[in-house]
Amino acid sequence: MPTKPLIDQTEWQALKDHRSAMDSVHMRDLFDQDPDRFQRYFVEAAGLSLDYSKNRITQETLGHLMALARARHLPEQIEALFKGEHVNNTEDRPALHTALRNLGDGPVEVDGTDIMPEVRQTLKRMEEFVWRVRSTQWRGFSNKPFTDVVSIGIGGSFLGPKLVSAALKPYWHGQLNCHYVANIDGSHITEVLRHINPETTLFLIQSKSFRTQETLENTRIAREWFLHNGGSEDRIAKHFVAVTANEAEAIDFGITRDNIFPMWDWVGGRYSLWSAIGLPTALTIGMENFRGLLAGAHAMDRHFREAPLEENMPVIMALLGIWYGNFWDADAHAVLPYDHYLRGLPAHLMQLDMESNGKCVRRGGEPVHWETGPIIWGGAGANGQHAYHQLLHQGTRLSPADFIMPLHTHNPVGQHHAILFANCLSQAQALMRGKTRDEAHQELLDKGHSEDEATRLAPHKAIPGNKPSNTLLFDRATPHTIGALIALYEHKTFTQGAIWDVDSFDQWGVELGKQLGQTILGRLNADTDDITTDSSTDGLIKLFRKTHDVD
Ligand SMILES: O=P(O)(O)OC[C@H]1O[C@](O)(CO)[C@@H](O)[C@@H]1O
Repeated sequence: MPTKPLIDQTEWQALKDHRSAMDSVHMRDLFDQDPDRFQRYFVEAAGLSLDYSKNRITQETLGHLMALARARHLPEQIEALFKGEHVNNTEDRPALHTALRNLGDGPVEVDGTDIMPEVRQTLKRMEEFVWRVRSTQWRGFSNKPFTDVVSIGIGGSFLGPKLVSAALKPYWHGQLNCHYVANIDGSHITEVLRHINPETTLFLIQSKSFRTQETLENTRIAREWFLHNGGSEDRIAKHFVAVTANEAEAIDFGITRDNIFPMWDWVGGRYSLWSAIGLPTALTIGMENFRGLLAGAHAMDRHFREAPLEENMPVIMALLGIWYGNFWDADAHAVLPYDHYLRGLPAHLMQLDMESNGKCVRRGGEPVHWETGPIIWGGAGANGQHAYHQLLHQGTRLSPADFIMPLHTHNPVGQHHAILFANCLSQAQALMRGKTRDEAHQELLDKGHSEDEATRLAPHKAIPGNKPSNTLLFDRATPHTIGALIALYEHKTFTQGAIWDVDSFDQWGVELGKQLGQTILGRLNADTDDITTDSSTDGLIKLFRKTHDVD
């Protein structure tokens, strides 16, 4: 495993030198010189196709990047991940989300114990539960079938299931609506409760730790609402189910033991949609489709573990990210799904990538002296074209982008899909080619502008181009392809963390805010100034207290 600081690797220096040589190379010329560029930089895996030809790369670039990956022992690190080694070293545990979708018969061991029997048994329990709810065997207290599922959870206990549920909307069971409540903003839960009926609503409390303030407070409100609207303590068991690794606290909270699905400490929150945390998804799309999702992810797992680095989709995407982030000063990476149902993908990847690799110390505790995870951002195309794509085309900051699109839509309406596809391709093409000042000048003259006008406007209309992007395609958004797509990004994130030598599976940075929040909450509610913080926080606390008559 890497011990040397990354920047001391000779492969790093070689990449720096190569970067300087690439400074004057424009992708436009690379395409003009090589008619086979598309085939040369194209890879398929698990039902996904990646065109990465629109990147500032040559065969030499890839050679250097692959050499860096090998120097960082990437193949060995991939094996360590799948074998259940303690890759999450600050929490001293494995990160075995891959076991949750391991559809093979083989064992997966955590410290000598095969975890697969428990994984399979939980899947079976989920199967039975989903079947009972969907077939209306399990009903609400007044014997009416459920119409609504409310999932209460935040972070990984929210974003992943929400993304998958939305991505697979065409597979939803007609009678069951799914709502997600995450935020500790009373408006969120109020809005959801306003539209549902307690007699026909099933609450899923999703929290690995069962200690997350937002989730517990929202659950309290849901419980009170249920009790005040026809429910009673002995009816709670019919309406409240939990998924957690902390059974004891869930029971203390009032959830019946039989209604608790397990989680394990070897599953990270942002990698948990494949576990029982996926129950809201499974309830809406059915267990067969949920298994399809797992199968897609498993296919990507096998590819990641088995394919040579040069043909390995997550590895290629990860190395391209390193190329731009560490050698071209790109601070950001855009995720642009051209699919309405996938509009939640950027939000999920923000957590996945930024919570995993937003780190400034190495696994051994030394500071990193190189950039780590980028800012992930994005949104659905083509909407973004009329909003933030301007910055991608002409801004001074570099943000490589992933264009993601199915070849077929679930909703063939008029010419929509072809138009959407054309938009997707044209954006990537425009980013790559750009428009020279001469071209812009000529275009203006052709449109009848005077020479003076053309000279004045051409600099504004010129577009530099040479802006990198990947295009990821798949036939249709099915459980299988969505599973593969999410697993692809998980492995991309892992690969980058492995090369940067950071622990991609902890998240200590989020703890300080939580700790301080408790102190501040105490001061907001009570006229006590015994703990002072800083003049800004103190001043803001006083403002709140004044407007709430606390003083
Ligand atoms: O599932 P839990 O334990 O409620 O945690 C929710 C989220 O909170 C975090 O710990 C960050 O605060 C995430 O990593 C996690 O996904």
